[in-house]
Amino acid sequence: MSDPIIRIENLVKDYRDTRAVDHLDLEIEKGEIYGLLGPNGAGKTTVILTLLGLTEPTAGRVTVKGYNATSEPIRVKTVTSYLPDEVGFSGSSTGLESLVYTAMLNRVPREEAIESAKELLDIVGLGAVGDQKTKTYSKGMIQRLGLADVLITEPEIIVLDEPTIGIDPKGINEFLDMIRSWSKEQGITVLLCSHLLHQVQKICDRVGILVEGQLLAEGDIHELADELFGDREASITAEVDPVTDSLIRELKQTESIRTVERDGETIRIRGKREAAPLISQTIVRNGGDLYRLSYKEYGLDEIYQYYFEGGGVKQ
Ligand SMILES: Nc1ncnc2c1ncn2[C@@H]1O[C@H](COP(=O)(O)OP(=O)(O)OP(=O)(O)O)[C@@H](O)[C@H]1O
Repeated sequence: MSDPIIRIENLVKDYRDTRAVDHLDLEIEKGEIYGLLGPNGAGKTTVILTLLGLTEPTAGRVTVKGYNATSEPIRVKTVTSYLPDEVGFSGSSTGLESLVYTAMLNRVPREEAIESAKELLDIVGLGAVGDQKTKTYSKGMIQRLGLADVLITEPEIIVLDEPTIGIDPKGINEFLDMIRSWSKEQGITVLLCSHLLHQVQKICDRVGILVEGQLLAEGDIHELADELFGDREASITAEVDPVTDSLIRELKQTESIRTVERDGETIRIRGKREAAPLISQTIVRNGGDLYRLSYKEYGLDEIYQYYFEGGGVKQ
């Protein structure tokens, strides 16, 4: 595997008596979309600020494409673009003017800047309103313009802090799809920080769960679910016609099954994960037609509940 494009090593950040980041190790590969997921106050913004060289670590080290974020922040800035949770544009400029301004600040000649700005406005769905002043834009439109503003500098890495706050649900999906397809087409690395797990799940290749400055778990959603719930019982529901006494009896006698409940043509079963194929075989052997077999997989909702809603820190 190549060197990670973002490497956070043993990062500690204290604000007076608050430890915002607590011995954090994190690596992100080039082209990866990494979701840093954590409740308010978990330390996500502090990680971002350190990565951008905007705050100094108390201990540890962050490198971005090999540049030390603390001693070489300008170099980090040449490869990274940041979309904060509150994007600000001069309300008296149009969307197009705002993008051209950013591009020219990055030494892009005016004509080229106008061309790229128009292209990006189309991509983020603002092509028709590029000549309107940004003070007429909705929050969702401002966020889209923010994304275009981030992309116009042609960064290798984009860092997004709660990027969907204030966007309506339909707009959120479009916005996230846009980030994902842009990242995958252009090979751009994305670090997305959020407390909204469904959004993180939607676009991220890998997720890290940050609570009280510590990374409690990391992986893709299936790995996280496995790590947390792999040895738990599965919940399986079968819809069968007919449900006979002999079928119920046989299911109850199956070793990997703990409980069997009958409710009309529905059978609810709790047991080990590997019980599912045995259940369908047993139903067919007993002359039943199997209309539906559903298997409850543990996913992000359970992960979220486990960590953020009372499950607490995993030991
Ligand atoms: N400048 C600061 N001075 C003192 N304490 C701070 C400062 N910035 C952050 N903190 C504290 O550090 C901890 C982590 O904050 P941080 O903003 O990094 O978390 P976060 O996960 O981004 O949360 P949020 O989503 O609410 O912004 C919190 O307890 C916060 O109160």
